[in-house]
Amino acid sequence: MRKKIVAGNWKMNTLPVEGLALAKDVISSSAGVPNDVELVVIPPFTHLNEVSKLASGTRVAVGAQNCARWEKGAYTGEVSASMLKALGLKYVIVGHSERREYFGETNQHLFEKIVLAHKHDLIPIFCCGEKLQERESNTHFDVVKVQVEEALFKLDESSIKNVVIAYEPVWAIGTGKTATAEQAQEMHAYIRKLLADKYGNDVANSISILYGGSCKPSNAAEIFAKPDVDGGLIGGASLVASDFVAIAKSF
Ligand SMILES: O=C(CO)COP(=O)(O)O
Repeated sequence: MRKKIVAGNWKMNTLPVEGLALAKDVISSSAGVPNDVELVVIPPFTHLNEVSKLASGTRVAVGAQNCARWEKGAYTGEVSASMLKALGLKYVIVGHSERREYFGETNQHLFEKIVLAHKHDLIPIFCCGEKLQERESNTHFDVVKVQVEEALFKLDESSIKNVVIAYEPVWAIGTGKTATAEQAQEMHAYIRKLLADKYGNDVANSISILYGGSCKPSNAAEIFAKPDVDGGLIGGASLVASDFVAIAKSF
């Protein structure tokens, strides 16, 4: 059965010392989280070495927010998948809508990143989701279909099984406007159907699909109760350890 995951994307927040304190808080308060829920913290690059050492041997896994689409070389400012793996990380976010929007990342770029993440034994958390205008014009299913097909469907069966998908409607990110549990379920079921049509039911049922967008302790339980929602990718609420852990306890 697929894994339940609650991952905290800290984005460009916290100084290293603050991030270390936050990670410590998450680790020390994680005891009541059900054993079958994996907790993941995803700090900025500058914190990863220290946070990874701190989390080593605990139940909290660590991920990065991005990786380069090149293996290595003259790409000033980039961080490679192999460097992340060398720090002991397990996950890397690929294709967050903020990366698509501000850094021009395309689905082809994201495919290249996923291939490199896999090559270096990292699990990509692939983000997809429509903008407000796309939902209002009722094209949200088409938009997500293209994102999933272009970035993921060149992967073979053994590779796709090693991808986590996060559905993050852009209109719900940082806005306080959460998708309803029904809207999340509807899109998650749609994504799983796309996967089933391409790779078969067994593969589709083995892939975790997380919801992201204004997820908080007050709404997590209702969203996580839906059959195709396997957890959350949490932004703002992951910056407060008690809120993040409370979300993970909502399962
Ligand atoms: O973008 C997100 C996680 O990657 C969601 O952010 P918020 O939880 O702050 O809406």
